[in-house]
Amino acid sequence: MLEISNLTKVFGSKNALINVDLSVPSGVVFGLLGPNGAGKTTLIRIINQIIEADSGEIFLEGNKISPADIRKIGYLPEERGLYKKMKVWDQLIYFARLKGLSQQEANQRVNKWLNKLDIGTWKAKKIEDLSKGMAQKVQFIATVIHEPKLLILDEPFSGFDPVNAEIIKNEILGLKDSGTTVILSTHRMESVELLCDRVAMINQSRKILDGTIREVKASFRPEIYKITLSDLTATLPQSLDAKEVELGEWQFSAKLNGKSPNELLRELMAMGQVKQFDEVTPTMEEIFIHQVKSSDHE
Ligand SMILES: Nc1ncnc2c1ncn2[C@@H]1O[C@H](COP(=O)(O)OP(=O)(O)OP(=O)(O)O)[C@@H](O)[C@H]1O
Repeated sequence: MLEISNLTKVFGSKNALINVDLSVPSGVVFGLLGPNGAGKTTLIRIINQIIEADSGEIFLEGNKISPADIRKIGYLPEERGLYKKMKVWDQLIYFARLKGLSQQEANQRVNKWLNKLDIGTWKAKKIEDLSKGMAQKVQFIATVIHEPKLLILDEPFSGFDPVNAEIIKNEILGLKDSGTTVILSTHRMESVELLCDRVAMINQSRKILDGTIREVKASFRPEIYKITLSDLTATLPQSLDAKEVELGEWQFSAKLNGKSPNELLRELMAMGQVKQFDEVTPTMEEIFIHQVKSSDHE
């Protein structure tokens, strides 16, 4: 869907992006991750042709991106942009018409989305009279109203309570199921785990990680196992820091430390009954912190 090659952007003496390559396949939710100031918003703004790159190329559906492609993209910026004095209905119709929909299409789609998100009764309210979360729902509709092929969402859950965040999460998944490609930039790693098929991480203007969630997790195996033993036949070494979770049942974590899982398992079998032997998989949050810290030290 989107191919980015060798993108560089410098603001004065400040690097924002250095030689960034990115490949976003069709129909996925793609997580764009990175700490504050990494360069994510700059990248998103370049894709949206709000600012220009110094060098590099962007291809959308195989063709060099052009101003006409803006209609294929829906962009929810981190700083929301609604007109405070306008009413919800007028605002959404305005955005829909701006994206090229006929008056009739605009009416139909705005009605459909207001009902879908259960906010039909807000039609005549002014934006300034809405709460942050309510305005956020209106902005979400404004972003998807023209059924873009590529949806770019910058922190789409900020301002939402858990119920509304869940509603928006489901809408994002629904859009993906209907073929929309989604780029999701967020600091909420639990949303990344739930929604994203692939992720790329940017740190200090450079891409430092790229792959499916499964690939990324597989490359960060901490080689730690969670273990439960019962019916002990030996005294557990103090270094294991085992806790008795139930009478006669002990839990602890053990690192492979160069052994194979089978070797570790054999050692455990000599200590008692092995009731649990599970490899610990890191969360995206742990991977994020580890990656950022280790690339900052390089
Ligand atoms: N218009 C600008 N003028 C000067 N420097 C800028 C400008 N826009 C961004 N930068 C700088 O470029 C770098 C990348 O910023 P960017 O906003 O892309 O980061 P980000 O990853 O989106 O961060 P956050 O997660 O905090 O939103 C930062 O050092 C920032 O200060």
